[in-house]
Amino acid sequence: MAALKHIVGSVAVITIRNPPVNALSPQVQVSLMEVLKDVTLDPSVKAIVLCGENGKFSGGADIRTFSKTDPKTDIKRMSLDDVNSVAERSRKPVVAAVEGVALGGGLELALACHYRIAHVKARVGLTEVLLGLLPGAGGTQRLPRLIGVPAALDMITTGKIVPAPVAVKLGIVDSVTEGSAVEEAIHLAQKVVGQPLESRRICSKPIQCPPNVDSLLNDAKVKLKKQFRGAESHQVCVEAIRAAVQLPFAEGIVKERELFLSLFNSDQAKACQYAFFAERSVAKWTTPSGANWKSASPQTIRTAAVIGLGTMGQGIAVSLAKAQIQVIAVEQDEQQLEKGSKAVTAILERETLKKQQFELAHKSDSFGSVTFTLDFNALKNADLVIEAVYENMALKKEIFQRLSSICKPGAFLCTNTSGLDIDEIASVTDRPHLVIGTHFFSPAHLMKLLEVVRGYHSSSTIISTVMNLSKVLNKVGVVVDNCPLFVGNRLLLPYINQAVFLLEDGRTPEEVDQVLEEFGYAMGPFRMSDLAGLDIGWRSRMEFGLTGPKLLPGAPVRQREGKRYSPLPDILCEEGRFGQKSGKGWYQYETVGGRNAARDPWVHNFLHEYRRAHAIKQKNVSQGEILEWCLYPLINEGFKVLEDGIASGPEDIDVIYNNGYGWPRHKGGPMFYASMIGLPRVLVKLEEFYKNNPDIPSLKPSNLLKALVKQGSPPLKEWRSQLGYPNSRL
Ligand SMILES: CCCCCCCCCCCCC/C=C/C(=O)SCCNC(=O)CCNC(=O)[C@H](O)C(C)(C)COP(=O)(O)OP(=O)(O)OC[C@H]1O[C@@H](n2cnc3c(N)ncnc32)[C@H](O)[C@@H]1OP(=O)(O)O
Repeated sequence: MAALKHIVGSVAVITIRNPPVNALSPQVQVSLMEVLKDVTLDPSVKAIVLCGENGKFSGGADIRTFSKTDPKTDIKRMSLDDVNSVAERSRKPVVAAVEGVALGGGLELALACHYRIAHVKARVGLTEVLLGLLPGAGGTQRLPRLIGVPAALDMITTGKIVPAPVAVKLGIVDSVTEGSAVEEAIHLAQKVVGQPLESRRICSKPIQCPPNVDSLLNDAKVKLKKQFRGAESHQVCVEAIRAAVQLPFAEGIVKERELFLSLFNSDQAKACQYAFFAERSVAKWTTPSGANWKSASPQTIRTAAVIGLGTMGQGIAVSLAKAQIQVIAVEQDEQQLEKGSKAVTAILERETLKKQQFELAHKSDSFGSVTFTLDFNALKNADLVIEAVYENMALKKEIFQRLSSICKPGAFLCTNTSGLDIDEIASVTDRPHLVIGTHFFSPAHLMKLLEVVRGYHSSSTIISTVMNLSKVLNKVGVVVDNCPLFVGNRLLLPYINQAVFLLEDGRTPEEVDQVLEEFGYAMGPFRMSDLAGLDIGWRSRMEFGLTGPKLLPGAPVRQREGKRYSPLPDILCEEGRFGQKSGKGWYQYETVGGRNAARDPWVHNFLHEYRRAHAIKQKNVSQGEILEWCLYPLINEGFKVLEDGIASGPEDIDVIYNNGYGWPRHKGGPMFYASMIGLPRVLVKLEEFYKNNPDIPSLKPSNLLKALVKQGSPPLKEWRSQLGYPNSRL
């Protein structure tokens, strides 16, 4: 870990070396400072170029060192801000050669240089907000001075990463090159030797403020509050930019430091940084047979097929095409094919427009083509097939049997299911080792999560191919084992049930949703159910004989097999209330397919009548209790999933929840949240709930939770080793 120097003529080239992403650890910062001071004093050096080793400028400050840093004691230590000051004040021109990435502190360092040259494929951004922080090395003071307040506000508060051509248009970098950015930077450095530098120092630039800057900042706070419910860093970023607007540079830097320290070491920052590393850790999957991400050989997918062009199939086809994969989309009849192809084409057009706007019409790789057909034989050349028909085991098996005979040997067969048995589907094929579950989330072209459900026979090649594909599709893949509902939906079930029980006991959908949305969920359970479609769960309950024609005669209305059951969602479906798609569900919508949920007097009246008919007494439940009542059974199920070896660690569950279920990232994920509030608290409340509701089995504390509490509640990162997961099948 160091900053290395070599001399080219009169130019000193300083290279940041800290693989894999040249993170600016405290050692690198110290080394950078020493080398910078050294070359500024060296009379033979006339200009300086800053770059990163292996074609990466820098991935920013070293996040791994944050948890070991105590701001109280380390406050006097030299920091990146000091390095930036030295670079900016240098009387010799300093040119940043940005290759690969310049993110967070990496871009802040580049902003302190007098010139910035970027490779055309480089990407830059101030991503700190996503780690629960703010750009604390002058970024909030320099970027608004460089590119104006509105553009800087957008970048800093969202953590957006932009490609180099956009960075040039915004004015973040001076020029892009298709050749070597380092060579170009050396060339520029030689050219500008002796030229005045004052106008190149961003700290000296006056800030250009739009006339309505106060309302711009206030409106941004309101918008961000809605977009990132309960997250502090986005709000604090706005305050740092306000400081840039109101204060001279030096005072702004002091304010920025104060605000940075208010976030540093906060629970939210810890949660966001945990979420960052959890996402990286799930990529490193292993199986009980010893196969793992390192030893497996993923295959490249050039042509993929999608069977079924319903909502899921459409999104999957778009997702593949966006990743430049050639897509063959198959439907069973003309009408469905036409409907599906129109929808896919429309989404692709919208996505093309978005891409062009984002890349500011810079020439970019086009999407893969999508061919629409009724002919199953067209699948014979596909490298990988994703079946996305509706959840019906018989239909899926029929399709997989056909695929066996049509697809080329070695073609991978995936089923998009949210909970059906992968092994049963694989059993009808000639290649169970090449069958896997790919549980996409709707809308599949936008949602980040891909649950990769490993069947008993799934080979390491198919696991690694699909995990690799998830990265190509810009998604986060998580390998889980095969069990009913897999991981995500298995945890969701008790959460939704608990929310519905609250309605029986006297609460309204609005009250329950409000509590969960204040907690940070993008949508509470009822708004989310309306969006997903109430009929999906209803059909599956009918399939399992919990309601509908298969329900045994004489079954009590509010019990199934001695357990508490609420028929409320079934009754809504019987009334044709499927959620947004029918214009009414737990809420009413402005139109069929409308998005704006409004209180529905029909629902309130219906709930009132239902409670009266069943003589249910209203219970007084505080907001805090609503939260614990809904979340703790979800967390408890997470522990049961770990106990059963269905997920390989708490990080896997958290990544699934952060990326697929709207869990607020600044709360880290359900398992991380449990570790933060304290496992004893979760256990005590579950015990109390279960004692009062013995007919709700999901409230019965899991053995793993009890064992961890007995062991003194070790930190989350020790859960795996402490318990050894004797049952783990992963
Ligand atoms: C005064 C006293 C107060 C205390 C002061 C404390 C220090 C304060 C310093 C001042 C700081 C000023 C503010 C600056 C803050 C920051 O810069 S925060 C960091 C901002 N950077 C980012 O958000 C980038 C994060 N990384 C990425 O987005 C991606 O990793 C990538 C760089 C785009 C590369 O992607 P990819 O090629 O897909 O590889 P990955 O698998 O994601 O990563 C490879 C490995 O690298 C690890 N890693 C990545 N970035 C960092 C990092 N910044 N720090 C440490 N480690 C990083 C990543 O975890 C991978 O490793 P493994 O997990 O081991 O696989």
